[in-house]
Amino acid sequence: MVEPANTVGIPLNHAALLKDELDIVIPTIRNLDFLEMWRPFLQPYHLIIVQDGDPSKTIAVPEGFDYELYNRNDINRILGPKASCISFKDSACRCFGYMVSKKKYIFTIDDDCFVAKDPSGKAVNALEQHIKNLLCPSSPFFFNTLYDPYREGADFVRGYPFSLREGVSTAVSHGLWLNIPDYDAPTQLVKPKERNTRYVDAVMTIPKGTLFPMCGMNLAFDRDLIGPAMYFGLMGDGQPIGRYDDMWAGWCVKVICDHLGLGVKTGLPYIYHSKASNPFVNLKKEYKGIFWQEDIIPFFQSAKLSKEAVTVQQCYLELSKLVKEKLSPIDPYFDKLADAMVTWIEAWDELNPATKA
Ligand SMILES: O=c1ccn([C@@H]2O[C@H](COP(=O)(O)OP(=O)(O)O[C@H]3OC[C@H](O)[C@H](O)[C@H]3O)[C@@H](O)[C@H]2O)c(=O)[nH]1
Ligand SMILES: [Mn+2]
Repeated sequence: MVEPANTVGIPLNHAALLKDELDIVIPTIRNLDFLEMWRPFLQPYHLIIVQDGDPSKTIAVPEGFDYELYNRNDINRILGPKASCISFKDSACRCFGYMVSKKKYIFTIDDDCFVAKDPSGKAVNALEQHIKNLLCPSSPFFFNTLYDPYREGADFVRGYPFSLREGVSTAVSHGLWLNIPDYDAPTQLVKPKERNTRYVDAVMTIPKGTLFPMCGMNLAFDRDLIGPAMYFGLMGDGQPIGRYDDMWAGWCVKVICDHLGLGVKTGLPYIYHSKASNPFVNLKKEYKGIFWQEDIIPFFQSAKLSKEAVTVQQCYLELSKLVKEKLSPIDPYFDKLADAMVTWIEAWDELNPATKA
């Protein structure tokens, strides 16, 4: 049986790393009491809360946290017609927080994710581990069998080319989950009682040319390196699928990271995911995605970006053209999604003029 950590009595982390260079983005439809458990680790940081659903509802934020909160009215006011690219009634709305942030780093976490315990029983400061992952290089061009070579007590193994040991900048740190794993609805239905109790003490770079299913539950990234590609695709209200927002972003991000020579890591840190969402509701949301992805994955595996695409925005706009050309025949949704990808970049550049290509 795995349990969340008890963080009562842990002193506030006054020496919080990157305190003024990192925003924490939380999509929510609930009160944010879960922050109480994270207080020692997260209170020094600025929160960007993206309130989904009914904007007239008041979201309670525990005392002492520094935050800005955006509801649907705010998103519409700030983006005007471009707000159409931000999902409604789906956690995909969180990407609005990435866009309005002015910081170099983002950590995004769901409001049903708590502090995990490592095998020694120690509370896991997930944000601290994400920061370590992001500040350390990645090794996407050759797999190190002793996992993260830059970690204390590890290194590159024999046979690892010295020419590759400098590594590349890390754009994404993808954390994992104890207790409720991020399973798709069919798996949830078949294994309703399965809990993840396995704490694997490893961080790995996902090799170049390999895609992965990115979960937005416990995720950090370098906004300057890859922010414009972190569009959580059109889901929720009025859309034919849900729960593929982070997956879509992850596939676009990985193709672009591979093209630009950036690294994506997965593994530590773990959070404790407390709530299984309803598998039947999830099945309805995921249904089309489950068979569309059999075409989507080969599309991303074969997607080629031009050598002229040297910024994330240029890569992303090339990807959106390929989506329109190659995926729209599957369903008109992809035509709409390709357009939304362009709108996202326009909105991003409008709110972040300095990053315009
Ligand atoms: O309409 C909504 C529903 C939820 N949220 C917020 O999104 C976070 C995730 O919601 P929840 O924990 O209820 O769903 P899960 O099934 O566990 O979410 C996983 O799968 C879907 C996504 O990929 C998500 O990232 C995964 O964690 C939570 O903070 C809700 O408050 C929302 O904003 N709008
Ligand atoms: Mn959840």
